[in-house]
Amino acid sequence: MENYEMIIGTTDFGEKLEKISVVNPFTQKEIAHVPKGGEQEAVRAVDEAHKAFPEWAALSAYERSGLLMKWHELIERDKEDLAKTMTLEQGKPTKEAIGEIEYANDFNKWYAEEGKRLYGETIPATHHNKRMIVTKQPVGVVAAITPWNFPAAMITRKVAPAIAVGCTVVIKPSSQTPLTAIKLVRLALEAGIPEGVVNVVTGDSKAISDAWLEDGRVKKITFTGSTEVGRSLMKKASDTVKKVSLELGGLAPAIVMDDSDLEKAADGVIATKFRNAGQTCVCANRIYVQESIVDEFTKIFTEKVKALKTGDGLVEGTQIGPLVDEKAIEKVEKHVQDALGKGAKVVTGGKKLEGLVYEPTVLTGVTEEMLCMNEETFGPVAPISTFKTEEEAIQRANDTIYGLAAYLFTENLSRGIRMSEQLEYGIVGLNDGSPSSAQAPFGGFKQSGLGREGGHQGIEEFVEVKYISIGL
Ligand SMILES: NC(=O)C1=CN([C@@H]2O[C@H](COP(=O)(O)OP(=O)(O)OC[C@H]3O[C@@H](n4cnc5c(N)ncnc54)[C@H](O)[C@@H]3O)[C@@H](O)[C@H]2O)C=CC1
Ligand SMILES: O=C(O)[C@H](O)CS(=O)(=O)O
Repeated sequence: MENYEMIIGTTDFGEKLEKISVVNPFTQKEIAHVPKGGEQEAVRAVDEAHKAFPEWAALSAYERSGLLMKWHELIERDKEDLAKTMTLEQGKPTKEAIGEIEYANDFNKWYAEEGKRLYGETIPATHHNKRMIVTKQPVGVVAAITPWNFPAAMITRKVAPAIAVGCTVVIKPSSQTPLTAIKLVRLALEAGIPEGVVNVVTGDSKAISDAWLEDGRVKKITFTGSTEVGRSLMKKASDTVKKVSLELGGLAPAIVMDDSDLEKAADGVIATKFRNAGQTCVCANRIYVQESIVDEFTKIFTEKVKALKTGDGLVEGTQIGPLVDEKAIEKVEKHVQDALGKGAKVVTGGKKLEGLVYEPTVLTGVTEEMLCMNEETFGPVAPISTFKTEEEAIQRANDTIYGLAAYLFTENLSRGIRMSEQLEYGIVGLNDGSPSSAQAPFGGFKQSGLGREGGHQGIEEFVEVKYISIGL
């Protein structure tokens, strides 16, 4: 079994520590183990990042860009191996894992360029004997805490902008999917990104994050994961007034209007609902279909759902792999049973298959008091609820504490723009089930997060703005 160590400064670290098992969700077999680090390793990583910061920040944006692009090249070189590792530890089909590695690498390429466009400004002074300039400087050491569902993209979506502007980073990946993160940072070192610029600590998430939150040298926490954990990190970060970026949970509505192209709408809802077996924060969790077309839409949609191939993510052609663990299966089953108990009907699916795979499921007759309409299901279950009017659809879609992504299908452009503007979400897919991309800002309204990742906005999260007033 391959041995993985943490990367703190130089190379492998932590071989003497207790180990954490990394398990293949489909076979439930141990595939590797990583050290169970804690406070001491967390502090050591900040020591290394703090030490590396001055020299890394002193490089030009062009020098850092060149190293980011070398990292990009090595990730591209090892794409197949990285994808296989991701499938083994997280379960997503290898074809989807390849897609995630490419998406993750897009952030490296995008921020290798954005770092060169971090413009300042001059401001006309009131008095002739003054000059006013505004510059941007890297915040310093950044702590990144990432989830299991996108083991590569959630790493580079934070690390790429941070190091492009001159920050250094300490990362705590999910203990369920640490291997991809370790492999990515090994490649960063191979690319010539200096030791200490990017570090990976594996282990006790609470002990590690508490150490980083209490450490005055850590200037920024960037977190992707559940809203519950995000809230607790934000509270603790206030003790040292740390900058915080949060990408949290979502409860995405997908609205299908009576003037939509039903084939296009069904394809779009499939794309958002069943990506990563429904385990993304932007998956459609609630599907609202206008009453007059619900039977026709459900027929078209269900045929497509039935055609989805389930199984081991390593097997060619698999489209729906296993959920990440037993707890995830239990939550999905709880949502399905709750809906059935309150009057919903199963049109297809509704069963747990081998290897933690849950059958792609379509429910109809869904109503607002069901759990699947109020909690993230984080699984391949599509609950269909009907509505009468545009106003009702907007009101129900917005009636949640979440505001990450929403989807709307209509062929009427004015209606599409009007409704997109009324949806209280940071991301709207208008006739598009796959909006996420490196060049666009990703983030939520309300309790789905703070700040944006991706796009030119994503780089601003890692800089301080400095105003220099010059007396002549
Ligand atoms: N908005 C977004 O971009 C995303 C949101 N999510 C949300 O996260 C959840 C699923 O991902 P999970 O990894 O299970 O979320 P999670 O919040 O349990 O874990 C996320 C990360 O935080 C760490 N963590 C867990 N408890 C912690 C604590 N008390 N203190 C410090 N760190 C802690 C975990 O080890 C992991 O590295 C879902 O709610 C999903 O919607 C997940 C991915 C992306
Ligand atoms: O973790 C997630 O769910 C991702 O943020 C979704 S995406 O950026 O890959 O669309």
